Amino acid sequence: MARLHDGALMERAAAGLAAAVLDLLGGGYGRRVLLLVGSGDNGGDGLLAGSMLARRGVRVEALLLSDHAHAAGLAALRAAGGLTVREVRDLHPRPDVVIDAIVGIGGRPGLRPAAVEALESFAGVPVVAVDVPSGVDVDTGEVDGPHVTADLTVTFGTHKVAHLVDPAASACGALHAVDIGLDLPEPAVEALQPADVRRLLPQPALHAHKYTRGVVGVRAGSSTYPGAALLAVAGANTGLAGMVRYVGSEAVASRVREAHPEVVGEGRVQAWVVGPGGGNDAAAMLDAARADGVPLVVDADALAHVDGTLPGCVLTPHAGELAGILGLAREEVEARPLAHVRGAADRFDCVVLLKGHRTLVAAPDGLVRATSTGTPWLATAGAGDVLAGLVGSLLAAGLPAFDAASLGAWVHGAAGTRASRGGPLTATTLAGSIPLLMRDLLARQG
Ligand SMILES: NC(=O)C1=CN([C@@H]2O[C@H](COP(=O)(O)OP(=O)(O)OC[C@H]3O[C@@H](n4cnc5c(N)ncnc54)[C@H](OP(=O)(O)O)[C@@H]3O)[C@@H](O)[C@H]2O)[C@@H](O)CC1
Ligand SMILES: [K+]
Repeated sequence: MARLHDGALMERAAAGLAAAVLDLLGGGYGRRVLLLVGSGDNGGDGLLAGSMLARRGVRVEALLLSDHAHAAGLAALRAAGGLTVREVRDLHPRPDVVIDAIVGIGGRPGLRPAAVEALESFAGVPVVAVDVPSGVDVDTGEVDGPHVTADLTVTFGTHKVAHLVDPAASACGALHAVDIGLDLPEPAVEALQPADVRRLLPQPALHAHKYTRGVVGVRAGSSTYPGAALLAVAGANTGLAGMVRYVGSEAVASRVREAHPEVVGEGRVQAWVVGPGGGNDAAAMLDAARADGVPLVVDADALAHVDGTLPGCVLTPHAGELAGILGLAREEVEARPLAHVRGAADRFDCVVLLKGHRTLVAAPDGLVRATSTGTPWLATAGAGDVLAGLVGSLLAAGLPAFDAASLGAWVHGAAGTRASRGGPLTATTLAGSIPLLMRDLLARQG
């Protein structure tokens, strides 16, 4: 920022915002835009973008929600022919889009009554949030009180925590980031991108054999839930590790062999997947796997039996399971997922993967990766078993627990989206699409 004169960053931000609004409107001339303007630089961005839109023939009105407004932005908007008013009743009743420039990264959670009233008056009109939907807690993704729910959020420089972490992330709508040329510090929350995934994905060395690529073991399923064994094995058996072993009752093991003839029985492994469909056997499965001293993926029924610390391992709870482990209500975990996933990673000294609409993966040192892939269609029986198997295969292939869990979550989400194509999918089709997804990804290498 030191290299840029005052206002250069805001100029870039406003230009990116105006371009995104024109794109959304499909043009400028004759369109109507309403700006909701707060007292800080977020309002300044809105006013300046409004002046750029007004010069493209857009009819721009600004509702000033505070006694103060960004002076240069105000002057620019007025010079370009935009109107400023202080009362909702003085506004045109049917704008084509509402721009939320109430507060940005300097705001406190919640909205003041005048902002709530204005938003209610224009309910149903598409909303573009400037930087973040006003009212959410930018640094935690939590919400406390009323907030804007946007159709599009245009952010500047980098994504903020609220863009990646629920519940705030779900209020952002589509996300568009404008590069304004900031030098950024290392983030505390990051989201893997396809190039990161290609870099991290374990690939066989020239002279690899199945043992050097890693062997993953699965202890899952029971007479009540044999399918969980089949699906956890399907997730482990996507070719990312060299071999898969299954250990369980003969009745389940024979069904696993029938479905997956490559899978073998007990022997040495580099990682265990424990718990899916384990029922009453889950505690014994966890003890047996722990005795080997290799990294574990602890899922489903085995999660209730975790005690002490598990360095190098991955826990894969959903919100209800994490609540159970931490002695909280599910709603508490859903309201503050970032805080609780970090807390659990610290408490158990291991990686915790909290499954949800935006899966979060936390390391004991506090670093978090948010998963930006996936589709709501992934909320289907057995999808979690596939994920546990997939993460186990990445652990066995030698990835550190944080990379294995975050890469697994990314691949799982992307494979789900690929298999779904906007429609329903089953866990079996999800598992089948994982190798195809990785082939597409690796084909784009270079
Ligand atoms: N940093 C950068 O590099 C760049 C930053 N840029 C932009 O600047 C934005 C940050 O601007 P900022 O720091 O001026 O704070 P901002 O969010 O506009 O408002 C803070 C003021 O609002 C008030 N207020 C607080 N809570 C409230 C509430 N709930 N409801 C209502 N009002 C509330 C409170 O003032 P009060 O009314 O209490 O006097 C407070 O002082 C950033 O998000 C981005 O858009 C870009 O131009 C590009 C470069
Ligand atoms: K905003």
